[in-house]
Amino acid sequence: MRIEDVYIWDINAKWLGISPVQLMENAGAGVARTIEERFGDGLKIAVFSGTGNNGGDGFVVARHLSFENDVTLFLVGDEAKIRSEEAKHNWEILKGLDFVKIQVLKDSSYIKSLDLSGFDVIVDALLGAGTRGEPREPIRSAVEKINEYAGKAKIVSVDLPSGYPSGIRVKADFAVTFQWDKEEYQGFERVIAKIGYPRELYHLVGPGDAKFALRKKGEHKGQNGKLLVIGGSEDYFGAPYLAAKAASYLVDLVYLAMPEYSARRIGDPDLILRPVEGRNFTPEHGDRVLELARNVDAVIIGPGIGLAEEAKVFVREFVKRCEKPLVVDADALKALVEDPGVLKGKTFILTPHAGEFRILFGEKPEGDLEEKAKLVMEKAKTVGGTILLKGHYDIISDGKTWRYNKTGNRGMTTGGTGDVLAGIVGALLALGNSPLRAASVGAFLNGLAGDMVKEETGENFTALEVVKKVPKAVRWVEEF
Ligand SMILES: NC(=O)C1=CN([C@@H]2O[C@H](COP(=O)(O)OP(=O)(O)OC[C@H]3O[C@@H](n4cnc5c(N)ncnc54)[C@H](O)[C@@H]3O)[C@@H](O)[C@H]2O)[C@H](O)CC1
Ligand SMILES: [K+]
Repeated sequence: MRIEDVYIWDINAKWLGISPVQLMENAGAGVARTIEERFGDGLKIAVFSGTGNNGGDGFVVARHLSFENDVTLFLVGDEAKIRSEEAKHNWEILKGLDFVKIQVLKDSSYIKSLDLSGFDVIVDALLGAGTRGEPREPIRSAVEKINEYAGKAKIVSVDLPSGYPSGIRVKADFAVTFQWDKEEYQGFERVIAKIGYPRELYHLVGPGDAKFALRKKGEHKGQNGKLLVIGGSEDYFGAPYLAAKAASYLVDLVYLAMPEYSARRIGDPDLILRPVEGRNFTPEHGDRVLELARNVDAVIIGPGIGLAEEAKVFVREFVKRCEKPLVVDADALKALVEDPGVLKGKTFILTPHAGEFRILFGEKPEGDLEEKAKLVMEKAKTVGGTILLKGHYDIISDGKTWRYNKTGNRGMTTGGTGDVLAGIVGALLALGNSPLRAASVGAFLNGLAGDMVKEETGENFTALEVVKKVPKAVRWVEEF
């Protein structure tokens, strides 16, 4: 687990109704319990808090320990700078208490002159996971002050020794870090305190994942993704259109390669049409379409491409030669059944529903969520790519881990929503996301857009209406 995961988990926890105040309470309580277990009670304790959430944890620690200890809270910095609602909430509680002494320290020279002798335990809640660079004043003086007492008082850091990873950091006896150890944390002793995340958070896709997947990459045209959609046939033109249109809300440029016969019916200025001759894709189109793929960040192949023999051969040859991250959807999946070997060494996402999954892998996903997930994970590992199994709960795996998505509703059984999903997933891939994240967040956004349509119109809607809600779904995520 990395620090980034913590921010994602906290947002997803909030989505599940677990408020940041609850998490902070559990974090502070965990630190206080650890201190009591190690050092007993009846002690004189100093808690140093900064104005971020690490400091907020410190406010909770001070309150919990005040029950059976003599506690002084030093706020280092300006009270007005206490940022988050949860930290403010705990600060207000603390200010109303008579048995916790509070001192606000804004002035570095005053901090340098502090005398901390007599304190048995010093709790360091100055800076946590939000630290950037070396500690600045007046935090820096507080770090140096605490370090004067290393070896004399017990020093316990909240989450990490303040100042870490820079060299100017608190010399802690140990740190109490939350829920799980972080990959970034090294070179100091850590105790883990659980803070009340349910197991769902390992697997459930939520707005936290989506926020990270949607981060803008640059300010110039083309820096925020270029995508090629390959699809359509004599039988279908709507499917590749839906995929391309959905993607066009998320990336800078969408190219749509289609047989000329069906491309004629599309006149959408948001998309760049790249027709190929004839009624279906054939192996002769390979060079031209590969040329188009060279110019983009990711490729979707399959929506509406049909099951004509020549189209299937085209799909296999294209996939074999394509160097870009790929989403393989719909009939293109069936084309691969005859030679899945063409996927070898590629970066790709397969997006089957249960029926296509069975045709591809010879097994039907059955049983409860974990049983199905195990099967998806096993098959993803075998093919060496990412699988997004569409269903009531979508299940996504890259062969190493698995996620599931719960957004969406019964109305989404309408034709074309799978194409919309492929479009969103392809766009997220073109934005530079890992296949696992692109597929997970794609399922989440597609379902969310569908839920927004349902809220307005009920369960009888069409795929194009889902497409049109994509920007609203994105805004919801950004504002969450
Ligand atoms: N899920 C969890 O693990 C939870 C952890 N909690 C605690 O929250 C902190 C992270 O909080 P955050 O507010 O993001 O960051 P900080 O407290 O580290 O403070 C950022 C604060 O400090 C300023 N700042 C940044 N760098 C410096 C610097 N070099 N010098 C001076 N000041 C700096 C910045 O401007 C911000 O204002 C985590 O560590 C946990 O302790 C939650 O309470 C529960 C969930
Ligand atoms: K700290």
